[in-house]
Amino acid sequence: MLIEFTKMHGLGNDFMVIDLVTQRLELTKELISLLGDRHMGIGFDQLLVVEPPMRPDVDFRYRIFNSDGSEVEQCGNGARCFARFVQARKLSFKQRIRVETKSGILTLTTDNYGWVEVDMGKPRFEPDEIPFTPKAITKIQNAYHLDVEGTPVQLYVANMGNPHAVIKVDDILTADVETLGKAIESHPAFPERVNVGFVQVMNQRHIRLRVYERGVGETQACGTGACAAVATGIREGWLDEGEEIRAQLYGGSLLIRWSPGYSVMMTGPTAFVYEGIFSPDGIMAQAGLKPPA
Ligand SMILES: N[C@@H](CCC[C@H](N)C(=O)O)C(=O)O
Repeated sequence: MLIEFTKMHGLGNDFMVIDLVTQRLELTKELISLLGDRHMGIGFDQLLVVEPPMRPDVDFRYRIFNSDGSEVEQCGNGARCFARFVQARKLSFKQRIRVETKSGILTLTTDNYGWVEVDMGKPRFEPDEIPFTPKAITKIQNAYHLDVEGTPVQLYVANMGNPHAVIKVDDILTADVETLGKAIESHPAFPERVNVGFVQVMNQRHIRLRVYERGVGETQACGTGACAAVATGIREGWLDEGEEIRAQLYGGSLLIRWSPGYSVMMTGPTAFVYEGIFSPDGIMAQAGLKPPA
């Protein structure tokens, strides 16, 4: 049995996308982490799976797996690619697509130039909504002080469907993303682990951001991470509410808008890389260079 897949990316956050509306495949954690292996498999940050909806008021079910095989609630860059993929594969002819995820419904709106706007829903900031359960909560306004392997770290928390910690830094180029990101990602205060964003505020409408993603490591870009950083920045008064904020990541920029009480709106590009087939028994993948038009 051969399974067709498409390789895509959103600002370098790369995805393997599989249509399980017209194909059948049993997904196991082992298979996903093998497919996600950049040396032994196909390689991706996330696997995105398109499934038929489980409720009548949406178009698809959108499932997301990190490259370590863990299933997660949300992926912003993936949501944009998902919309382009279902159109390219002619699974939908709509410009506005509603999808159900583990953490709720997303509305995806495509334009004719490969950009997609996603209504990411409302951010949540309460510790039990993250979830964030530090042994002792030391909090000054909205900032928490966490002991990370003996080092005190000041961070903010936000849930964008998935959990995020946000750390404000002077310069993202010198931020210790690898060591600190890894230690916070699996810190006991985050029982479901966490994505860790390092944000540098350039001005009231521009941030630079690096994200150490849960279940992956540092990626070129993280859509939910950018939304969490912008929502935190607006809540803290670093950024302008209701205005277009440019979130600049290694892979490029996203445009994000938020006013407290409303959904976070994220707009950004998508790209097809190639299409391929693989055999789930032995991963013997074959890739063609012709992505859909
Ligand atoms: N790259 C994503 C986020 C993917 C999920 C994340 N690693 C998690 O475990 O929550 C994005 O663009 O939002």
